[in-house]
Amino acid sequence: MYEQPILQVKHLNKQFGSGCRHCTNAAQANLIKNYCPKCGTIYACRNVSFDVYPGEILGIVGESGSGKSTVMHCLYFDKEVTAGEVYLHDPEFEGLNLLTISSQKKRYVRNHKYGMVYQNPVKGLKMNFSSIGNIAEKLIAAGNRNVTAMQRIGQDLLETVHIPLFRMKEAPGNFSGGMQQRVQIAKALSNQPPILFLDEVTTGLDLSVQAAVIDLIKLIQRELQISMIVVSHDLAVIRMLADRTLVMLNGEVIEQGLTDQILEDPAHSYTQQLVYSML
Ligand SMILES: Nc1ncnc2c1ncn2[C@@H]1O[C@H](COP(=O)(O)OP(=O)(O)OP(=O)(O)O)[C@@H](O)[C@H]1O
Repeated sequence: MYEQPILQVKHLNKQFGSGCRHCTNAAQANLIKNYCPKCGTIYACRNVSFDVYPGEILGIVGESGSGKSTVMHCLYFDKEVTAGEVYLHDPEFEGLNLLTISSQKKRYVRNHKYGMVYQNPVKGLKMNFSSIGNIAEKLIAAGNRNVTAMQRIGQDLLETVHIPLFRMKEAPGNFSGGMQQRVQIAKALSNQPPILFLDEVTTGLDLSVQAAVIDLIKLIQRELQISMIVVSHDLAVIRMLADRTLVMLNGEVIEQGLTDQILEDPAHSYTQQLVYSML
């Protein structure tokens, strides 16, 4: 279906703690879930590898603590990795491991190549700026200076995410949870990034608002052909959105494949439980 991945993630590892003799052996057989009982080191993600193809939505599903957000935050440079490689197929970064580039270049990648929508809108938005001001902030960070152009881009984006323009000067702090997520999505899209990260964006919203946010994500993917990585503990959300899915447990990817295939024929016993609990 696709030629070349736009993003390649290889052997991503993130641990909290320095490890000990008990847990640093190759098999890590002494861990309890993702945790070393001797030294307390947490292996939040272990040897996680996957590709993301142009225009696809890749889902990452797993229970709380399985390491989904850690993967996403490492990719977005919010957390420093312990080890791993990430390659973006883009003329500016071809062949460079993004995890080892300078912090200035990382900032450039965040501002131009990636968009992020956090579970908690407080992390992604300035709650005391206006909604259009939030979008302008991201545009300015990417080097834009033309106020008229930024206003036009901001208004177009707010319309795309169905925020009425008469509310564009209002701070997102006044908005409902679903509206805040829409403003975050608009902000994340402002520099037309080829890759969008969405971390539990529907969690905590009521069902009808969840459905509207999911429809919006699907619309954006259809119209902009952007690649997305969507993290959720909820397989029903992943089923609605993702073309392919990774299943994580205790920091490891235990299964990956086409979402339909995983739902129809889950191989791992944990995935089977997830699928059956959805029925
Ligand atoms: N800053 C930190 N310090 C220590 N441990 C951490 C830190 N951040 C995450 N962890 C641990 O890493 C593991 C993975 O956490 P992570 O947040 O990635 O899981 P998750 O699957 O996204 O779960 P949730 O959906 O509940 O956030 C957990 O055991 C968590 O306690």
